[in-house]
Formats: sequence, structure tokens, C-alpha cells
Amino acid sequence: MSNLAYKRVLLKLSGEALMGDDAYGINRITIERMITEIADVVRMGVELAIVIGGGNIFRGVAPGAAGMDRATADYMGMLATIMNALALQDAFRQVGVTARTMSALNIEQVVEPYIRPKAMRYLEEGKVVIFAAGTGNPFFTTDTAAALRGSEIGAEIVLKATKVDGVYTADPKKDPNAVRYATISFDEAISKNLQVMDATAFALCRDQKLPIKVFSIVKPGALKQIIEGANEGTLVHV
Ligand SMILES: Nc1ncnc2c1ncn2[C@@H]1O[C@H](COP(=O)(O)OP(=O)(O)OP(=O)(O)O)[C@@H](O)[C@H]1O
Ligand SMILES: O=c1ccn([C@@H]2O[C@H](COP(=O)(O)O)[C@@H](O)[C@H]2O)c(=O)[nH]1
Repeated sequence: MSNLAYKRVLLKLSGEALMGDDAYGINRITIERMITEIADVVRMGVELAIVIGGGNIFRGVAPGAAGMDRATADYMGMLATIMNALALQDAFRQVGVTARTMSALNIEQVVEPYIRPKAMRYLEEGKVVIFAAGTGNPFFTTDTAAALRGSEIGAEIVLKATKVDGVYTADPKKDPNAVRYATISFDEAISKNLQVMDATAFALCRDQKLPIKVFSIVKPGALKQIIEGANEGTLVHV
């Protein structure tokens, strides 16, 4: 086993990161590149669980969802994450890595339900566990699901993989003067209302003393560097 800074991690993958440069959906080349990088760290011996978002699919159907009641739209969003999870699971199969999808919503013909001890066993066996359908409850997000599942499985860190390379003073896609933090406390991120993750996720990780690292999944090799302890992205800490 190589030098690992973390033995068990919860990787939060943004749904939007799967789109590549497309307007919505899953870009084949992007998902293959991403899976290759993730498979590399699994082969290093990291026990890896993934929470996948749904923004790439749900935002694609969002105009049709306008005016819907919030809970119904949220269930659609959770279903979108199940589609992404199945795509990830199959992409892992294609590179020879065993992955199991576990869903917080029961659709037994399609995906197995989330059962914590079973998820722990899969991780101990070296299988990648993909948590689908967020928390299973409307009014939450997959960031909060990452904080929740990360706490449940005893992850040492939540790695939030996104399109930007860390936490900034403002959204770097909108403000060219935004400056990146090397580290930031949960309290500061919450009090400054930094939108890179929702406050519920920050608060849960703070209370569980579970650090978060925000990093770019678009930057080649960044995930492996973090696993090896390199100073990549922004560390959010207690
Ligand atoms: N202060 C900030 N620092 C960094 N990024 C920020 C900040 N404020 C807003 N953002 C935006 O937050 C985004 C990160 O959220 P992202 O879309 O990856 O997560 P998500 O909404 O959970 O994913 P999904 O696409 O699955 O809905 C970045 O792409 C960035 O544009
Ligand atoms: O626990 C959860 C997780 C997600 N949702 C809904 O799904 C979409 C997609 O998730 P993202 O975190 O934005 O990728 C989200 O907008 C919610 O509508 C949910 O209701 N509960």
C-alpha cells in the first residue's frame, strides 16, 4: 500500500462535473477520465465511498419543473442522482473496479437499499460504495448527504470534488476578484455564507469534527495528490 494521508474517504462528486462542457447530461469522455482517476486511488488501497449529485440532469429538466411543489421537484432531483450513480457504477465496471450503488429511496428492481452495516462491509472488501438519492428526504442536498454518510461510515475526510479549485471569498465564476482560501474554519464559511456548500452540510461536518476538502475534479491528478497528503484545494476545518 502506498503512502496514504487518508484510509477511508467520502468523495462528493458534483453532478455538474459529469457534464463536461455539455449543457446537461453525462459526457462520456468526462466520466471516463474521472473514473480513471478515482480508480487509481482505489487501487492505492483507499476505502472510497461516493455521494453523487444530480445537477447535470435535474437542471436539464428544471424548466419543466417550474411551478411544481418543492417536495415533488426534490424527489425528481433525488431520482436524477440514481441515474448518475448507475452510470458511475457501470463506468467503474468497465475499468475493472467493483462498485455497489446503495439508494436512500427504495427502487429495489434497480438499486439496492442503503443499509449501513452492508455499506461498511463493502468498503472493508475494497468495493467502491456509491450512495444515491441523497438523504432520501426533500429539502436537503447531496452535500448534506455527503456530510451524513461520511459521518456514518467513519470517513476521515469529505472530499468535495467540483469545477472550482477551492473555497473563494465569493463565487469565482461570478467574481473575477474572488480570492481562494488555503484553509477556512466551518464557522467562518457559515458566517460568510459561502455558497460552495450548503450551511447544513458545513454544520453537520463541524459538529462531527469531519474535515472537508474542496478541490477541482477537472484538474488532472488533484485527487491522487490529496490522497498522498499534498496541499491541494481548500481545507475546511473545525
Ligand atoms: N465562495 C465560493 N467558493 C467557491 N465556489 C463557490 C463559492 N460560491 C459559490 N460557488 C460555486 O459553487 C459551485 C460548487 O458547487 P457544485 O455545483 O459543484 O455543487 P453541487 O451544487 O452540490 O453539485 P450539483 O451540480 O450536483 O448540483 C462552484 O462551481 C462555484 O461556482
Ligand atoms: O437529500 C437530498 C438530496 C438531493 N435532493 C434533491 O436533488 C437535487 C439534486 O441534488 P444536488 O445536491 O443539487 O446535486 C437537489 O437540488 C434537491 O432537489 C433532495 O431533495 N434531498
